[in-house]
Amino acid sequence: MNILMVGAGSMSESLVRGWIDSGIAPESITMTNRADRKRLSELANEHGVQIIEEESIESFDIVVLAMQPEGVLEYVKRHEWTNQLLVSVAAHITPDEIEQISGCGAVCAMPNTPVAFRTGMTGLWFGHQVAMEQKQLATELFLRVGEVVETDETTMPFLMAAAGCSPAFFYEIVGAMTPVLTEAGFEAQQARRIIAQAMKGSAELLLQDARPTDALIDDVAAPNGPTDRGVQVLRTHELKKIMRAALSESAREA
Ligand SMILES: NC(=O)C1=CN([C@@H]2O[C@H](COP(=O)(O)OP(=O)(O)OC[C@H]3O[C@@H](n4cnc5c(N)ncnc54)[C@H](O)[C@@H]3O)[C@@H](O)[C@H]2O)C=CC1
Ligand SMILES: O=C(O)[C@@H]1CCC=N1
Repeated sequence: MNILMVGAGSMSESLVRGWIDSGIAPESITMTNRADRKRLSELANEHGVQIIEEESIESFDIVVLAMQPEGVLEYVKRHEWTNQLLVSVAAHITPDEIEQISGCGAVCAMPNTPVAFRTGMTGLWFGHQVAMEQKQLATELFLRVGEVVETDETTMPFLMAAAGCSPAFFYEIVGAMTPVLTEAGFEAQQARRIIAQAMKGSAELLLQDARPTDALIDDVAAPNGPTDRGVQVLRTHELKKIMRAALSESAREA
């Protein structure tokens, strides 16, 4: 299976890192990038992947379109497609648009950067021309680097907001919490570790324990205790409203 990654930005590198860690041979992955050849060479040195300047599409089984969304359809138009599986990771592109131009099966995937550590969450939206074995192939590819959920036109934007974009929301929260710890005397890296480990543990609990989040909060918060008082601050500042607005804004096609 030969994979071409078009675009060598952060999403592309995260996928490559995760796929290689999952056992995919680096030699079967080729990367190309429109700008920044130096970055491409660094990726070849770091991961052992192939790099090229001008690609011949017919040598690849899977072509991952990992450039910014505005370049995707133009790239598909510029090339001759035979029987490749096209996988776009771009926001707000539909499989039908790609299939109409290429005549090949297309999958719109929405991964997130944690795929680099095989803890990703990827939404897959299959086009009408995707054959059963291609569905299986795409699903297996993304299962190598985390969990997969099937999406469609309606759910994809919200999957994107909640899984593709949300790592940035979590980093924003960590960024807001860290100074409180450093002001108390922790080193910045130690503060970050404390918060990240608490987040990781809470995520594990959420995955293992199906009770509603209010019940999980009750496990932590004694009435009028420190947690309860902290949660009240979040509620007074209407965190739920803020999170709803952030997710809706990310899901919206600008
Ligand atoms: N960064 C993230 O967490 C996620 C990104 N995505 C999607 O992944 C895509 C890439 O995002 P990033 O990696 O963050 O962007 P990026 O800006 O870091 O990387 C995009 C790369 O594609 C290259 N490029 C653009 N047009 C090209 C072309 N025609 N041929 C070859 N290379 C080309 C650019 O030079 C750049 O290096 C976007 O469409 C985005 O919507 C999806 C999920 C999560
Ligand atoms: O914000 C972006 O452009 C991409 C789409 C999903 C996550 N990052």
